[in-house]
Amino acid sequence: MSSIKGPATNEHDGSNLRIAIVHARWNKPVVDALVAGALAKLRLSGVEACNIVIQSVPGSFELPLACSRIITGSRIQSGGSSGDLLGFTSANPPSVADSALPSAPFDAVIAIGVLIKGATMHFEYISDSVSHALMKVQLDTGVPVIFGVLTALTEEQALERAGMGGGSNKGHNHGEDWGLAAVEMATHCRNWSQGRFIEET
Ligand SMILES: Nc1c(NC[C@H](O)[C@H](O)[C@H](O)CO)[nH]c(=O)[nH]c1=O
Ligand SMILES: CC(=O)[C@@H](O)COP(=O)(O)O
Repeated sequence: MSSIKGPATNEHDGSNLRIAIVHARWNKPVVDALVAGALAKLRLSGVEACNIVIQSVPGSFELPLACSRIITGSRIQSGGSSGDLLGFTSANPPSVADSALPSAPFDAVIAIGVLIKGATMHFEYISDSVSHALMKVQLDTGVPVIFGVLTALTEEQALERAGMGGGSNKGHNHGEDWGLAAVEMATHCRNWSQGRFIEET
């Protein structure tokens, strides 16, 4: 009997969305595969390359702060209501090259990291704190933060969840699911914020 496990993703149009991918660099070969999977699905969903921003941090523990600051920064740089948060105003915009200024706030952020259990409790503490913190960032900001942190007990578990498994079981690249989830949740939140509740087929 085939497994019932897995996301039942819906098609959504990402052509007018701005998405950020924030990834850790620990266990980078697996992270790189997950980022590639998310990117592929974002582009297949119609998100334009110029509307995808990728930023990296040392490890998964840094993801929550990075996501929070990137969401806030995109709001300030696009002239959002919080423009005065860092002293920037329309008359006094941040002195950053135009190419680095997002034209609109991010509609969703995908936080990607790979935690692999070691010999100490470090894994448990990071996994627990990061998952709770990423949830808090999305609830505090109202911007969907897709949980793309693998919490693997072995390297093989991590590899399989990036579609890099050995032998006959290559596994499935979870980054693809996260890309689709980002487009769906960004679309939902935009519609819901405008009081639009579109019937799903
Ligand atoms: N062991 C892993 C880490 N550890 C590093 C922490 O995330 C953090 O960067 C450090 O403690 C400094 O604050 N990070 C991962 O992403 N994956 C691991 O397996
Ligand atoms: C997730 C971790 O921090 C872990 O890989 C570190 O390994 P160890 O617990 O052996 O220090």
